[in-house]
Amino acid sequence: MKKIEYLQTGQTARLLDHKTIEEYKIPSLILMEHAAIESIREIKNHICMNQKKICIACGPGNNGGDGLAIARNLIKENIYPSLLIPKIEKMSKDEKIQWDSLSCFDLEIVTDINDLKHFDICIDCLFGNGLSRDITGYYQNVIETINQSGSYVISIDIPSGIHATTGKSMNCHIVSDLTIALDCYKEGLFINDGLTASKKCISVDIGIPHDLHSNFMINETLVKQYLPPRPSHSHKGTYKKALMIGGSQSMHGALYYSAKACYRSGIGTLTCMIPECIYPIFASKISFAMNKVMPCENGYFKEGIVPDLQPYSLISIGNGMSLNKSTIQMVQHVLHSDKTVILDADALWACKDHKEWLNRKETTILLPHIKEMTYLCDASISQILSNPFEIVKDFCRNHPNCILVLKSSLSIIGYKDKIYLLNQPNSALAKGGSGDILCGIVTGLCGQTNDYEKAVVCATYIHNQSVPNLDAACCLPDECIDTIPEIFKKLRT
Ligand SMILES: NC(=O)C1=CN([C@@H]2O[C@H](COP(=O)(O)OP(=O)(O)OC[C@H]3O[C@@H](n4cnc5c(N)ncnc54)[C@H](OP(=O)(O)O)[C@@H]3O)[C@@H](O)[C@H]2O)[C@@H](O)CC1
Ligand SMILES: Nc1ncnc2c1ncn2[C@@H]1O[C@H](COP(=O)(O)OP(=O)(O)O)[C@@H](O)[C@H]1O
Ligand SMILES: [K+]
Repeated sequence: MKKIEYLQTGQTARLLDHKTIEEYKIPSLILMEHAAIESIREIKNHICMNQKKICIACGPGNNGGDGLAIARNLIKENIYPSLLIPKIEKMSKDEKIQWDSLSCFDLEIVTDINDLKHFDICIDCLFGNGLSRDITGYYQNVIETINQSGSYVISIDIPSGIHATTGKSMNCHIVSDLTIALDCYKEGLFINDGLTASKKCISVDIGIPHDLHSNFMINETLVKQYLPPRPSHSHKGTYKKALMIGGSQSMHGALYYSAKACYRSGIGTLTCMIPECIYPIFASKISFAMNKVMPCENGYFKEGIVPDLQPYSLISIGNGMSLNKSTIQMVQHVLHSDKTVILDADALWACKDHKEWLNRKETTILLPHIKEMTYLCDASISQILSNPFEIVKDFCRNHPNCILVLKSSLSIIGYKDKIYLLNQPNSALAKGGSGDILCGIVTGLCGQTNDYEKAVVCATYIHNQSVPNLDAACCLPDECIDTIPEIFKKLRT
């Protein structure tokens, strides 16, 4: 089973390294040794090293030190890599120690950069988290030669040249087949140039105490820990009464998907508040939910409606509502209540000029895609795409009772000062209706726990996994919803 995996910026990863060394008194050479041993274990899981010509390209810092520690540990297995090394006087303190520990072994040193073209495997230990400026000259030449070599390239910690926090290429960068992130994934691996710099990323444990981490990658292991239990001795009241507000003449499907996914995900009772004009079609498709039919005008909720929210403990609003004045009024009414609120789709647009409505005591869960995120912050789509982690953190700092899910092929969840990342791109979900399903699963899970942070994490994962075994182009939203039970079952075993 996969382990719990962590996420940090370059800066916070550095802080954790320092804390481990200074406060926990774990020497950096021990961390480096773990890094080397665990990296070798993972390399072996991906490629056979026997009989292969291997080069370890080392830079002038501790990333280079990792490379030399890998070399020493490979020798134990009768594998003798060649080394590209910096000038000895340029080596960091720990790298120099690693270099000295190789002094009794006769490894080939690569002196002509052109020779880098002749290896089967290249282990990239040029730069890690300490990359501080654009790479030019000698190291640019090294990077370009490795990229053109056709070798299987493994980057230790991060592809050299990618900035660990911003993901931006510092003039040039290694393109690798596999990246082995040490201790935690760095945010830069998932944004800007970092997103395409490596075909595959994994992380290894190097001995940093786990309790120093509070930002997580969302994977099955984490979700198994977070999934709320469903005790046998329970009744529908145990799992809350939800109200879903949405629908309009031209978009009745959105609320249907949301309601069906909600019921599939364990809500106690569900009421759907819909405009009268869609009642016949809505009621013919859904029999498990109660309907609260409201007056409509021009295919939308009539303006000025003030529904009674008192009976419900959870309210989701927005799916298929359309962009109009009655949506804004309804969202205002809901956000002024003392209920837990889930805002999706058109309800996010309704907050565009009223962000103060989000300063509530109760929890508000927001599910924007990138365009909808522009309604919630002062950034353009391209600014959000190039800096999504900071945008989410900033929003959550300013809205401490909000849980934000920034949805895309990668989804980022923020709550207070915590971040989660779901990195499981799946184009089966790149279709209208997918977001409505997420809203339903979030509402269903919030019915089963008061720990909404955990509920949202579980829902985001379950949604991502709920795709039928069909070509990604061909999945219908209904078919996705019908796989939700299998995912729950897998998570409970
Ligand atoms: N003890 C720990 O914390 C552990 C750390 N670990 C490992 O260490 C890595 C971080 O190590 P690090 O901090 O030494 O930085 P690293 O990335 O090797 O490079 C810094 C060197 O590069 C130089 N340099 C920078 N930019 C440059 C450029 N554009 N062109 C040319 N030179 C440039 C820079 O020079 P300076 O800026 O000082 O002039 C400095 O000499 C981390 O990613 C992980 O792999 C693990 O072993 C676990 C324990
Ligand atoms: N390529 C993809 N990989 C993973 N998840 C995706 C992908 N494309 C879309 N999704 C997910 O599907 C959902 C789409 O939501 P949204 O754009 O609001 O859809 P809609 O409003 O049409 O229902 C989000 O949860 C998003 O994360
Ligand atoms: K590297």
